[in-house]
Amino acid sequence: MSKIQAQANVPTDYGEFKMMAFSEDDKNWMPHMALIAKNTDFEKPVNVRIHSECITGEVFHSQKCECGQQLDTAMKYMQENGGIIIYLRQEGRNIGIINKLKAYALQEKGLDTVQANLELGLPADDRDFGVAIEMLDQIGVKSVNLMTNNPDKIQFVKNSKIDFNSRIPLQIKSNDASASYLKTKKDFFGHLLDEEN
Ligand SMILES: Nc1nc2c(ncn2[C@@H]2O[C@H](COP(=O)(O)OP(=O)(O)OP(=O)(O)O)[C@@H](O)[C@H]2O)c(=O)[nH]1
Ligand SMILES: [Zn+2]
Repeated sequence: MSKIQAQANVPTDYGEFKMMAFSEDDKNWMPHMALIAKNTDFEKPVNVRIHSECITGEVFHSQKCECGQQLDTAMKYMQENGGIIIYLRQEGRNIGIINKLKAYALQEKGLDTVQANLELGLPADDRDFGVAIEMLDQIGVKSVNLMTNNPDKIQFVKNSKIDFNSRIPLQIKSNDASASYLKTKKDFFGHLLDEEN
């Protein structure tokens, strides 16, 4: 069971968040994180972004995906409207950075993001969002407005003890490098993305 191991208020470019580290014990160097904006109202459905780690996109500004821009947009939104970011250490849809780079190498040869994972003998998506539900429950969230385009995430919340109130879209414009990745998300995973992307 993941529990709050430590918390502190941290000022960011977007405003201050209470940052919490969740883990089974305090020895874990990569705990899941919760970022809570100060103006979050727990009496109403809470705006929540459940975000999976992407070091290439968020730290190194890779153009192959829109994860970095999604995280920045979510942080700004939560500061403006109140809300929480649940940051999960699920790099590469939970196959890890080594496998993700192997998958990228296969993508250079023409495979799409799903084919590349399958070629490596890995599932297209190996994530389980149960820990996000545990974290929200411990923070005291009862009902959410979920910021996502991913129907699986919505279904996961709907099947959990947390009430799903509404979806907040999180669409970033594609570029030349990310267009095929976004097309696969839409065609294979059924992501709720507008036509022009
Ligand atoms: N295996 C693999 N993972 C990727 C690839 N590109 C991005 N990711 C990972 O995908 C995760 C983000 O998930 P996405 O499927 O892009 O989006 P989502 O979280 O399901 O949906 P949204 O809530 O709408 O953003 C991050 O962990 C990224 O590291 C790729 O080509 N292969
Ligand atoms: Zn990414």
